[in-house]
Amino acid sequence: MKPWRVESETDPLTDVLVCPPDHYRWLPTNSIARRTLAEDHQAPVPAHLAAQHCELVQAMEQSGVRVHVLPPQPHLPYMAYTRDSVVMTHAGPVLCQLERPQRRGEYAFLIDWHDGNFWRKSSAGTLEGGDVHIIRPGLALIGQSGGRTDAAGAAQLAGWLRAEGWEVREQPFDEHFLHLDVLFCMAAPGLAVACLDVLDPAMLAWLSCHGIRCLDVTYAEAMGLGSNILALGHGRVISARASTRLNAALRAEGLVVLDPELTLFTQGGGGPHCLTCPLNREPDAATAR
Ligand SMILES: NC(=O)NCCC[C@H](N)C(=O)O
Repeated sequence: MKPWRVESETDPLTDVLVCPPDHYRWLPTNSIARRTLAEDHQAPVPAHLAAQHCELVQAMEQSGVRVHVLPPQPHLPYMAYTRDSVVMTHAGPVLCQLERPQRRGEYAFLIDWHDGNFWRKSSAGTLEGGDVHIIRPGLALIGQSGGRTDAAGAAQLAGWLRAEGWEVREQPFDEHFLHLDVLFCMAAPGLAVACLDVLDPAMLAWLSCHGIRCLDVTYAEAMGLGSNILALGHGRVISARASTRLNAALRAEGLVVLDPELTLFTQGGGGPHCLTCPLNREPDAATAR
């Protein structure tokens, strides 16, 4: 089998890993889920969770993406957010070191799924995939809030990438926002969505220096996981249905937006970006990066 590789988050997605939400439930592990629990929403019903997850899977399959399935485990309700346990890089998968006790056990099932084949394994501090952006070949951004990914975990991954000749920015941000992909995601080559009000102006200037333009999302939209989109490549993106204003803005940029209903997952703190771990993206010679 071809080794898994991702060297740009906007290259056409060919293979992705998801985990069905059979055992999903809201746990008070982040500010978004805590707010949901405090608002006394009715606990998500398994059939509704499955239906929403199926919309996401179908959006990817109808875009020609092969969807691989990680078997869900009863004691790991948040394993559905496959983004966080493994980060895919240009040199292969990196096994993360999850911070929350409720999620730490996920590593065991990812080791099995990848048959132990990792480029690197995080062993300093903590590292979660939702904080890592492989922006394009040679350029990466790693968030470190001290909450999920800490300075040691970010520095270790940054060091491995720099040793390969990559430029890497380690970006501090407030742990209230959970992961950097709650505030920022790539949509297409040179185009991102970002919560401009909250993000460090120095990070925004760095993005601009690298030719990356940002579509703004508000604080309220970001906390509803509005920025948490998945680029499919070839001008297509998956963004949650509730993000109507952003989805119109993405369409105005000429992108095709597939918009599954994902409210039960966004209320737990994760959207299309968090629910997917890209395994392979095929560089497209015709696409500018
Ligand atoms: N990349 C992400 O932002 N993942 C979302 C993880 C949400 C999950 N409820 C957690 O607290 O870990």
